[in-house]
Amino acid sequence: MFIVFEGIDGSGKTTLSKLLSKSLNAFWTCEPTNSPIGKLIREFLQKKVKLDDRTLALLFAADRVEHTKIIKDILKSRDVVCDRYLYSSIAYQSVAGVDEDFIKSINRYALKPDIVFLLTIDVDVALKRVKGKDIFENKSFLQKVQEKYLELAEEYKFIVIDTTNKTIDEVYKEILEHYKKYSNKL
Ligand SMILES: Nc1ncnc2c1ncn2[C@@H]1O[C@H](COP(=O)(O)OP(=O)(O)OP(=O)(O)O)[C@@H](O)[C@H]1O
Ligand SMILES: Cc1cn([C@H]2C[C@H](O)[C@@H](COP(=O)(O)O)O2)c(=O)[nH]c1=O
Repeated sequence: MFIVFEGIDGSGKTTLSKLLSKSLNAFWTCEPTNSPIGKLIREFLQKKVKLDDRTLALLFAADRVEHTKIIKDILKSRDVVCDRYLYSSIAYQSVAGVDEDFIKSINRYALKPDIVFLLTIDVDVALKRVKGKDIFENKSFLQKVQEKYLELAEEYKFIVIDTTNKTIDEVYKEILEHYKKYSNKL
């Protein structure tokens, strides 16, 4: 099974995806990856290099092509839990002004996840958690990204978990309940 966690910066994806992956004995991975492409992306996110928004979209898509090959291989023997995937590109890069059809087109070889958990949160709370140092970590941008994610949730049938005022434990229990319901239907 291929499970993806999405949400704005500071929504709790890394924490919750790692918890789920541990209890499923799944392989945990994330995007951007630690590949040379992922490293260049991180330099952009940390404002160390400047790139056109379309170049950034292409870099995320290229990082994902390489990542998807690894994910497909691991899926032959194990479940995979991924912290961010294709929908991060559709949400963030489209809010940054890149044409959505272009983003979808350059990501056409991405895998379709079995489950996507979208963690939503009050943007001010999220920003306090992440300290707002990275390029996308500002209130008006993340507000728009969260709205875009909610549109995508309808289109792609994500499981939306509102994490506002919930402890990590409470959010995790909700995720496990959804996961159990989903896997019982298989
Ligand atoms: N429900 C929660 N209640 C309180 N603190 C939380 C909750 N979820 C996560 N945190 C804390 O918030 C911080 C950010 O969480 P985390 O790194 O999991 O978010 P993220 O969505 O992966 O962020 P980013 O996208 O920036 O990597 C961590 O210190 C984590 O312990
Ligand atoms: C995969 C992906 C990520 N992003 C953005 C979202 C975040 O601001 C950063 C990644 O930071 P994290 O703390 O490691 O989650 O990159 C994006 O804009 N597009 C993407 O495809």
